[in-house]
Amino acid sequence: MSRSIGIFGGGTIATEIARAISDGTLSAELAAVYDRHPENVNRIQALFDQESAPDEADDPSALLEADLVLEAAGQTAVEQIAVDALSGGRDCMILSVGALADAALRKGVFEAARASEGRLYAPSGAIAGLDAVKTAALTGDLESVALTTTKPPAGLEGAPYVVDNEIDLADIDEPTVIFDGPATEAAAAFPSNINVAVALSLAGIGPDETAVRIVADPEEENNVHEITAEGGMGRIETTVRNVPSPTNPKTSYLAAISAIETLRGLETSIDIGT
Ligand SMILES: NC(=O)C1=CN([C@@H]2O[C@H](COP(=O)(O)OP(=O)(O)OC[C@H]3O[C@@H](n4cnc5c(N)ncnc54)[C@H](O)[C@@H]3O)[C@@H](O)[C@H]2O)C=CC1
Ligand SMILES: O=C([O-])CC(=O)C(=O)O
Repeated sequence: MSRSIGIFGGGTIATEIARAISDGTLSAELAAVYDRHPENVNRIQALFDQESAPDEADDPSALLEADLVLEAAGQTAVEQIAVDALSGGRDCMILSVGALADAALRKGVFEAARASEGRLYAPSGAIAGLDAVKTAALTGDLESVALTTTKPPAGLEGAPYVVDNEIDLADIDEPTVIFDGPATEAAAAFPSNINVAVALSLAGIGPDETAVRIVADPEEENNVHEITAEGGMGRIETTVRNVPSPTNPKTSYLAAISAIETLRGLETSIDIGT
């Protein structure tokens, strides 16, 4: 029997995952979707015929009946659902990985995963190189990990850091570093932009030790993530020039298909890559 999935969030990433289920790319049953805007759930339901359409969950707790609870909503949704899902023996996949920059929440979620049969999944999302960074970290001599993310200014609008510091993105006429600090601070300052930094940090040397720079570039059309990591194994450099999703320019299309590929990996009998 195929795995049942309950999704918290009915936006850009959830829609791509639902489409992959409805067209057979992903062998799974989409059991339920929860979103504070019912029209987003209805849009996802319309991708299916009546028999296989997911239920609209009235409450996040209704998702806990599925085999795997997938968060694709925002950092507060991770707080709302991850520990309950894992404690109940469900698998849990989170996209808003930035939530785990909070040490207390991270401890709670990791302990819930370790104490239960449920497994926690955080896909690579919009970056490349987590496999190599994770492998290098195993030797204990990974010395530095840094991420530079360059986005068009429109993709950074509304971030708490931009609002609090009254950064006028429309005024930026050349590539400008608007944030430089550890992944821990980046996750709170740009909760919808830099989840990748926390995923990178958890694979590598930790959120306080991972350096993040965010660049606003009016000439850039893509969401560009450049990773450098150095240690005893040598130097890792990766760059991904991501196409932004048409329905949410903050989110790269690769992030959605990374989640789909991670889900496909749970079913596969041939596993290529670390
Ligand atoms: N790990 C990664 O590489 C990446 C992670 N992300 C993160 O994944 C998450 C989902 O991204 P998208 O699908 O592009 O976002 P989106 O904005 O297109 O969709 C989010 C949906 O969740 C709903 N929602 C948000 N908070 C909610 C709450 N507390 N209760 C009920 N409904 C809620 C919204 O109404 C919306 O329909 C975001 O947190 C985003 O920052 C995005 C890109 C890359
Ligand atoms: O999709 C991206 O390019 C990265 C992103 O928004 C995030 O990590 O939150």
